[in-house]
Amino acid sequence: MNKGIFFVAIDLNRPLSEQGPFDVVLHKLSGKDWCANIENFRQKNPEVTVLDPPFAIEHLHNRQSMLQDVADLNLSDCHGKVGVPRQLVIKKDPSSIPYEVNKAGLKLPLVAKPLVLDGSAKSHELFLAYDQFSLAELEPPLVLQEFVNHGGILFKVYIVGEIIKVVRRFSLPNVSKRELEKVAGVFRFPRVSSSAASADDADLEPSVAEHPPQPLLENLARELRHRLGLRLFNIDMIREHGTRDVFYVIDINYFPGYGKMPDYEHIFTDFLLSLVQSKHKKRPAV
Ligand SMILES: Nc1ncnc2c1ncn2[C@@H]1O[C@H](COP(=O)(O)OP(=O)(O)OP(=O)(O)O)[C@@H](O)[C@H]1O
Ligand SMILES: O=P(O)(O)O[C@H]1[C@H](O)[C@@H](O)[C@H](OP(=O)(O)O)[C@@H](OP(=O)(O)O)[C@H]1O
Ligand SMILES: [Mg+2]
Ligand SMILES: [Mg+2]
Repeated sequence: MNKGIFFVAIDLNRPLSEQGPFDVVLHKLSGKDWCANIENFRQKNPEVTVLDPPFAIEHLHNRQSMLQDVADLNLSDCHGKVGVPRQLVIKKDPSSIPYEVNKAGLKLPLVAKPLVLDGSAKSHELFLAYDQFSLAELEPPLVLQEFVNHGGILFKVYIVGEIIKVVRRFSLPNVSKRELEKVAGVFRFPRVSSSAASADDADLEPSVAEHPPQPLLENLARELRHRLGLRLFNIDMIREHGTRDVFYVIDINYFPGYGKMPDYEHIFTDFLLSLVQSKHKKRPAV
C-alpha cells in the first residue's frame, strides 16, 4: 500500500541544508564531518525530525557507555530483574589483564569484546576466555564481560519508537564447571546469533524459550528510550539459565537491520507517519 512516504537518498557530498525539504532524516553515520553537517542542519531546521541525534548514537559506539544506562536502572519489580553482566575495561596494557581480572573478582569464563564499535567486522570479533592468563594474548582496548549461562538462546528486542518486537536466536551453549576446569585458552567465536540463527520455530524447552515478560520489556524499552535519547535500536537479552526471571542485557545496537523484524514494513512506515502527524497536531491552528 502506498502510504505517501518518499524515501530520498541523501547526497553526502552536499550540505544537508541544500537538500530536501525533508520531514524526517534517517541516518546511521558517525564521524566529525557528518555530526557537524547534521547539527548545523538541526539548528537551521528545528521542524525536521532527525533520527537520531549523533551524540546519542555515539553513546552506543562504546561497549562500556552502551550498558551504563541499563546498569543504572533499577528494574526489579515483580516482573523480573534486568541487569548487565559484570565487566571490566582494559584500555592498554595486555600484560596487566590477569592481575586486573583477579583484582576485580571477575568469574571465568569471560567474553572479550572490542571496546569501540565502528561498524567494522573487527569490532564484532569476540573471544571466549577460559583462563585469566591467556587473556594477556588479546589486543586492548577491550571489554571483558562475565559469560552468563543462558541455555543457548538469546532474545533480540527490536524497538521502533513505542513498538517492541522480540525474536529468538540461537546463541552460545552453556559452559559447565567441568568444561571450565578442563579447558584453558582464549577462543575466537563466530557471529553466533545473527539472523541466520533464528530460533523462533525451534522446538525448545519452554523454560528457555519463553519470551521475557511483556511488562518488563515495556519498562525497559521506555526507560532506555528516554535515557539513551534514541528511538531506533535493538537490545540483546539473555535469561540466566535455571531462573525464570533474571535477565541480562549484553548488547545494544543502533538502527539494526529492521528487515529481519517481523512486520517491519507496517511498523516502520506507521512510525514515520506518526512522527509527521504528531508534529501537525502540535502546530497551532491558523
Ligand atoms: N556476557 C555474555 N554471556 C553469554 N553470552 C554472551 C555474552 N556476551 C555475548 N554473548 C554471546 O555472543 C554474541 C555476540 O555478543 P554481542 O552481542 O555483545 O556482540 P556484537 O558483535 O555486538 O553482536 P551484534 O551482531 O548483535 O551487534 C551474543 O549474541 C551472545 O550469543
Ligand atoms: O552495522 P553495525 O553497527 O555493526 O550493527 C549491526 C548489528 O550489530 C547487528 O546486530 C545487526 O545484525 P542482526 O540484525 O542480524 O543482529 C546488523 O544488521 P545488518 O546486518 O542488517 O546491518 C547491524 O545492525
Ligand atoms: Mg549482539
Ligand atoms: Mg552489537
